[in-house]
Amino acid sequence: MNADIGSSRVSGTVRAPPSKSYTHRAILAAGYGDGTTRIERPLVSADTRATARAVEAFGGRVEGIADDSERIEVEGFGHPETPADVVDCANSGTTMRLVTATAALAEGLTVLTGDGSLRSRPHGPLLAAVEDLGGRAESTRANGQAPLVVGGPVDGGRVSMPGDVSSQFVTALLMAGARSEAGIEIDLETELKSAPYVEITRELLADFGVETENGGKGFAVAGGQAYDAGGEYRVPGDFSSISYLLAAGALAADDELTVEGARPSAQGDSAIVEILDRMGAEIAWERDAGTISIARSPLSGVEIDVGDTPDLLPTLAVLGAAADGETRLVNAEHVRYKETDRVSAMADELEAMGASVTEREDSLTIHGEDSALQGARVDGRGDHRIVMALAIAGLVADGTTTVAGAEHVDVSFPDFFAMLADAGADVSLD
Ligand SMILES: O=C(O)C1=C[C@@H](OP(=O)(O)O)[C@@H](O)[C@H](O)C1
Ligand SMILES: C=C(OP(=O)(O)O)C(=O)O
Repeated sequence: MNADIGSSRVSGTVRAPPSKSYTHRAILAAGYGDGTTRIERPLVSADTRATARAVEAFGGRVEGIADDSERIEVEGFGHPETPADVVDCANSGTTMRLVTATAALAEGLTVLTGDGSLRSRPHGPLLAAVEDLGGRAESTRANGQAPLVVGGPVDGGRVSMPGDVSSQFVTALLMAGARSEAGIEIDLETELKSAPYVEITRELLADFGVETENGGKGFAVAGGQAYDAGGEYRVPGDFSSISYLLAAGALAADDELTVEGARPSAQGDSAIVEILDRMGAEIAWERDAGTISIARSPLSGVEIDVGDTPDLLPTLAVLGAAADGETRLVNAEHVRYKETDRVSAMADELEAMGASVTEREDSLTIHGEDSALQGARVDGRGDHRIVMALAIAGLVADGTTTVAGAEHVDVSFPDFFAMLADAGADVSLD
């Protein structure tokens, strides 16, 4: 499906979709429990449906996961049973990583696969950790990529792994480690990238009564812990998704755009508020009310370290292309290991729209002063974040921008185009 976006303005109030990261974790944490947990305001999207499928494959039940669900109910599997079939993680890295560690607790073997994008992403350090803990974890092609074959049962122990490939490996081991006999200690050999995502995990686990430790150079979780959220868990709004809405406001608000559902949480991507402020946007965050208001503002280029916030890179690249001066996105190498290589994808697609960029292995610089965005046909690369970022660029490009692969927003923000259109943007899908 293509999205055609004309140069246009947005205004009014929009509501942030629920957090993908918290929803994945809540569904799986409820799965590790023994009773029933009601998850209020979950994100229902292609990725979170993949985690729900996995929980069912391990013997849990997920009820009411329809597109308009205000709540879903998860009956836990407690101890995972061996799935009766291959588990399809679709496009979701979070599902594949988190569920690999679940599979390591089961007696038999679990086969995990996904779409072409997911089957090209790295899982090697997590597979090595499961093997070090006494489990079995193999990539069928021996290249660290899915399909994966994983089995246990692992009782726990101590492992060492790099921190610069994916924080999801740490999340996976912490979540499963609580249900192992002896617990898991994780030593990190290199600096942890995407660190706030482990804090999201720790915050959610605490809400499910599971204790974890952050020892500075590593993490630990005691074994034999019970997952219990007291029957109910409420998902906060998603700051990665909010970044597109705020970017739309900063670049194209008629008067002002207000985003609701933006309460503080452990999400590193809430840094988008401070970054926009630093770029010169007129922005105000009422934390208690969970609302952010932003006015259309002239922006200046800044340097941003995306080590903690990889998912913001596509949004920030677009803001940089519309800003005055140079925007340097640094510490970005891990952003290449996502649904697509997002550093290279944003460099190429923004260039196709008339931006001037310099791509390096671990950085992307956008020369705003030499960039005049023009409508063009661009490729969303089958990646929800590239599609959404390019659509926002389309709001301020001269003429019409056609983004191919618009349907991929289904991964994290199914209502994205409807919400933009409701806010007044000139959007059509065909
Ligand atoms: O744990 C999570 O929910 C996520 C962690 C991050 O991945 P990495 O830790 O692989 O960088 C992030 O990019 C992804 O969108 C969601
Ligand atoms: C990288 C992402 O998710 P995942 O790793 O779950 O595929 C994302 O949502 O940008």
